[in-house]
Amino acid sequence: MNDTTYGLQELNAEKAFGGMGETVERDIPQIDMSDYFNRKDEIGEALWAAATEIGFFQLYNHGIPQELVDEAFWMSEQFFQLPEDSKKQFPLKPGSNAGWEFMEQVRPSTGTADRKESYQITLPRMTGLWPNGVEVPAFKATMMAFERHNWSVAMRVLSCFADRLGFTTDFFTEGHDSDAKEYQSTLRLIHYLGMENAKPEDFKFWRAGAHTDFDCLTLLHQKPGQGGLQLSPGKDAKGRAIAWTDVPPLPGVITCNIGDMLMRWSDDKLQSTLHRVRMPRPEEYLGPRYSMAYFAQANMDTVLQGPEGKYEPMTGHDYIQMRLGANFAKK
Ligand SMILES: O=C(O)CCC(=O)C(=O)O
Ligand SMILES: [Fe+2]
Repeated sequence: MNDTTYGLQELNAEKAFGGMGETVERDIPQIDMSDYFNRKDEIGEALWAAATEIGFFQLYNHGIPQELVDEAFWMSEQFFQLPEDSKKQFPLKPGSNAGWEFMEQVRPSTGTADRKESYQITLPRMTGLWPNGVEVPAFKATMMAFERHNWSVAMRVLSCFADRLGFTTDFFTEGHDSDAKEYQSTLRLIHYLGMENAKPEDFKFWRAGAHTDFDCLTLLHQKPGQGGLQLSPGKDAKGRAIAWTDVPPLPGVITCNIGDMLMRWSDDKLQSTLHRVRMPRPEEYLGPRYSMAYFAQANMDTVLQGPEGKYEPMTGHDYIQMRLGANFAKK
């Protein structure tokens, strides 16, 4: 299968998932990451089962201090509360995954803009894009520390997958080398707009339309009380999502999912899973929702090639550009 065909199939499939659908309860595996080096086999087994079956799991005892997560959330809120004129100084540059955007991401599944704004940090591309210490004190230092912690957790998870795929233990760490200028993993701070004063028709839209992620692995930090994330692990014969399951925003856990890049890189052994963020119902909390997602994306010059060679080799750069082009197409 050539690369163009692969991309189109994925994108066409994404367009089929716009409707509300049914809801069903499913268990999301919870995995204890403590004592990682001594327990790596056991952890790897649990991760592999979760990643090949449902494609979603929640990590606890993951080693990121709760204080740092709380500080990053607090600073994210301070950033989004800046006046629009301040945030405009840091515009998202097309194709870069760096900078601030307001309702620019249009999901192929819905054809409408997600009701959100985001600020994305891709470290080698941040020149001129950091708010200074007057706008949000200590923002850069906190986000850089938080980014590194997320990278490190992601590499531990990916190393377990490398062991089982027959790669060397550090295979994915080398492919996501965070010191290289080709590094393109992204920390995305997200603010979904509060719905307290919204018009009834605004509730027809999605906070985030149904999608699979483009990356290898997503580490999502949610705030208790700010739910709405749902996943759907399968598709019916017509390509529609089978049923949706709420992913609870538990305190202290990192919610992880496999993205399409790793699905391809693993010759489809690891499962990328469709998910979305729905609007609150009238009786639920209607205030703003904040989340932070770290997307581990292979460096631009890393060649994605599965152990069995199911797909043509493709660089990390080409893969991400193909997917960004379909989501931010208006620029
Ligand atoms: O905010 C969330 O809970 C999920 C965000 C998400 O799926 C994404 O940005 O890819
Ligand atoms: Fe996502």
